[in-house]
Amino acid sequence: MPETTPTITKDAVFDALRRVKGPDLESDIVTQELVSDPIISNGKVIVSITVPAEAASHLEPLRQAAEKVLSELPGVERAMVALTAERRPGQGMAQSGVPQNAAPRSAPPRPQSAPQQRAPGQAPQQPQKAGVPGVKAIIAVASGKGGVGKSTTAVNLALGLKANGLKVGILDADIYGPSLPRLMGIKGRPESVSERILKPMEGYGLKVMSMGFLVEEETPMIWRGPMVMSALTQMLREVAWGELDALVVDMPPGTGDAQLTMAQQVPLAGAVIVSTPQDLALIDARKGLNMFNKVNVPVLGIVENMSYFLCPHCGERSDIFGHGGAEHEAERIGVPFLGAVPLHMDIRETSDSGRPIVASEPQSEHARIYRHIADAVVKRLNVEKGAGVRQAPRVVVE
Ligand SMILES: Nc1ncnc2c1ncn2[C@@H]1O[C@H](COP(=O)(O)OP(=O)(O)OP(=O)(O)O)[C@@H](O)[C@H]1O
Repeated sequence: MPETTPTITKDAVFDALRRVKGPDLESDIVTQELVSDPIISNGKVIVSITVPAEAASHLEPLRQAAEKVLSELPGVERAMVALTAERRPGQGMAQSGVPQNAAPRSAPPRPQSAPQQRAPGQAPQQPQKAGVPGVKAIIAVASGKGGVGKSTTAVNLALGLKANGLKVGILDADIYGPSLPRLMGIKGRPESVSERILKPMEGYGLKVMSMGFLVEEETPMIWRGPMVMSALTQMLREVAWGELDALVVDMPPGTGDAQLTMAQQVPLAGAVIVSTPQDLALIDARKGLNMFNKVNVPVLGIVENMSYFLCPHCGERSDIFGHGGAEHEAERIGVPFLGAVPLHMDIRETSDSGRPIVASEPQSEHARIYRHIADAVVKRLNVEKGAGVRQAPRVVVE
């Protein structure tokens, strides 16, 4: 092992991939402009390769070959290659009710993604990043680790955006452990509106989509990276979201490869990081920030959840976890602080019983806090994207 880790460059990645022949077996995948810009971070290299849909099911060896040449590069500890494919007309998740790769199969994965919108001669950079028609801004809600209240925050943020006058949808990207059906109290299966497009579910005025609506809870989820990506892009693009000012995406917890790939491939306008005040969670929140920085997604700010304890009986506030950690951290790293949500039984009970507090108790102090956070998110989005998102009318409930 060399003493200093060699730097991995984009050129080295492309050079290595020139050794892999494309699906036509004539020239290599780089010459054919099938390779996305690589994400290179801490010894990991992630790329996607665009392949024809009709050949996708046979191209697992190509994916493996690309991973092999990348993993042999000096300095690469882990290489991850995902196949993406243009879809043929008539292939879609509405046909089967589930994304095409939802069930584990013995056959190689058949990754699918959005149609490419590439001008002739243009390099295939981040191929899936075309926007979702009708959706003005996609906002990720992420956390560095599980259990910090990310999904509860995502749902109440979405409802806060709606309460502030926006048209809002929410997509559960936590494909391994979808929680939106429970948090939103929605059961049933989405209907199809056409051969390949599903109608989103609706709850509390939000359009909602989750893998939880499509796959039985007992179904084992032995997913592979490309399959997960495929399911996500299908939920993003093969759902009739209609006109939305904002689509909130509840990301899977953590900052691993899967999250990084998702952050890269979903056309995000910005990200909200949820953290608890404890030091450990904040270290994880920092990892979340770094992840979005790597893929050039603006971090709109940090929400401190379970920030302080409000006694349900006397209303007294106790800073049990040393409140203020996230705000201090946000200031230190130059990211806006969007607000602090207390640890409160009402938030837990409403969330766990499918009656999110912003909808079920709109006059409560907690609902007001979430609406303020939503307001701060919109302001930050407008700063980041110019006038891309309609400014919410101010709704102040005292
Ligand atoms: N501010 C809060 N006060 C009280 N309970 C809360 C608060 N926020 C979240 N919870 C509760 O904490 C638990 C975890 O919340 P949630 O499922 O939203 O977390 P998560 O970070 O999305 O978790 P996962 O890692 O499973 O995705 C739930 O029971 C939820 O009701």
